[in-house]
Amino acid sequence: MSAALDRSAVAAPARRPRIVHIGLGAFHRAHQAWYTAKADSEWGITAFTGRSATAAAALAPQGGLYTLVTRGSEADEFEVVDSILAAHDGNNLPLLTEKLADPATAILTLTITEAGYRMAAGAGAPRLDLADPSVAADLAELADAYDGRVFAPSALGAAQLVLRTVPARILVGLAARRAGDGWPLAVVSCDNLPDNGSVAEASIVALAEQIDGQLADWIRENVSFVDTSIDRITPRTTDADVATVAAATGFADASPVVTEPFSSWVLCGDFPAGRPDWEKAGAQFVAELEPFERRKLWLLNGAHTLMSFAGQLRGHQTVAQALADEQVSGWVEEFWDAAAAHLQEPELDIPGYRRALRARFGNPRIAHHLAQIAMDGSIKLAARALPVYRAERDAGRDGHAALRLIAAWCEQLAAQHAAGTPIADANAEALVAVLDDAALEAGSTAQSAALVAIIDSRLAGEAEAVDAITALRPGFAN
Ligand SMILES: NC(=O)c1ccc[n+]([C@@H]2O[C@H](COP(=O)([O-])OP(=O)(O)OC[C@H]3O[C@@H](n4cnc5c(N)ncnc54)[C@H](O)[C@@H]3O)[C@@H](O)[C@H]2O)c1
Ligand SMILES: O=P(O)(O)OC[C@@H](O)[C@@H](O)[C@H](O)[C@H](O)CO
Repeated sequence: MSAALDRSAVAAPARRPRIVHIGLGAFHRAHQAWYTAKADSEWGITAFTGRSATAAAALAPQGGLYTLVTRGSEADEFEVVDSILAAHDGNNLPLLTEKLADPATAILTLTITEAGYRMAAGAGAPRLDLADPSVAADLAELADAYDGRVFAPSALGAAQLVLRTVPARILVGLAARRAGDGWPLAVVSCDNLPDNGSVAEASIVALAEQIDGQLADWIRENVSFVDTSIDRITPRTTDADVATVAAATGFADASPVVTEPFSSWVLCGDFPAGRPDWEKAGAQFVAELEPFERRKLWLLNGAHTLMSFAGQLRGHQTVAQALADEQVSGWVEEFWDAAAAHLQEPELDIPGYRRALRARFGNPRIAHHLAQIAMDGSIKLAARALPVYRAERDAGRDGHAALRLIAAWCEQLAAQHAAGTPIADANAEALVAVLDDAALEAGSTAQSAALVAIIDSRLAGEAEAVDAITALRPGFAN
């Protein structure tokens, strides 16, 4: 029989809760929590889920401990990670507020997915989508609860303030911090989107502006929003992974995490209240993040996005299977060639990065499911296909390699809809409305334009691009 995981199983260093995390998914536990555990014996994490309470319910009985399985192409390595000190339901707003207001808290990290920031689609500076129904509902709740300094603590105690979005919950915590000791804080977004720190800032400050300009000013002056490029392929844990851990370690871990050996964390920004020595675990602090960010988002995430749609259309389930398909592999290389033409900084070592990516994607022992990666395509394509397309056009080329990502997305949506499979996308309602519209024939230019408009209205108005996308759409059949 397997033993329960408890803190007697680890060295139990004297960690103090100094980091709050929101979005207790697999990636946080393979990445930021692992860096913290490796780098420092004093910093600990109080983790909150992003939406449902499920991850906290699994982790809380284990005191936040879990097994990290590092899955190489030949074998697995197992370690118990001890940096998460407590795991809570993110809907517990009073507790989240208390932790964010606590002077001991120096850092808030986030992995809430791209959709979690509630940004409006389209080019230009990141902008909160004030028309999003959840944002609008939260703003109404916030306005009702605000007493000029904090969001009605008595109502909080009675759980009367129910907020749907993470930025709104953070705002409640920041107001309480300001009203208390007013100590500064670093907010570190670890989601795959360009300028992730600026996006987090734009989202939270825009909410604050709607409530109280002075609160918004306090946030601008006292909260540092750190930009990061984060990288470690971490698929969803399966029942087989749980069984593997029990057999190999003897621990009945209800919530292990499987990840790859490679890991990278590049950060740019200030930590006014201190931070762990994450460099000891390999993190890099740089003055300019953008080249690293573009390399990772375009080459890794762009290729993942392409494979997630094109691979599924060709009957594959995992990244490794898709890459083994010569046709898909050729499209990935073509997209990488287009992107690489705009990644010229020598320190980026694009040939080496591409070689390493091929090996990582091809790891036969990591089953990274294309359906998981394909989620929220309407939000991701704007940051992965569009910049490469625009750069190619500026260089006098047609940009078809980047448009292929969008064509594959249109086709995959149409195929899923025809099969009656629900569309896992934050804009699913708008996408389904287009796919249901009898006036927009399947595969037609008009349908492509209507789908593209959900990603980027400017691109939808460019006839040459929409025609090219429409022409590419039938090309994914096996
Ligand atoms: N898994 C990876 O390989 C990987 C690598 C690099 C970066 N990331 C980033 O981390 C994010 C999370 O990945 P994961 O593997 O942990 O996924 P996961 O499915 O295990 O966890 C997702 C987390 O985000 C929360 N969430 C989802 N949608 C949300 C929303 N609309 N608002 C608030 N919270 C929401 C969930 O509650 C959960 O806590 C990704 O979206 C990506 O931006 C993941
Ligand atoms: O949801 P996404 O597209 O942001 O991410 C899905 C995967 O591409 C992603 O999780 C990668 O595995 C990760 O970015 C590797 O570091």
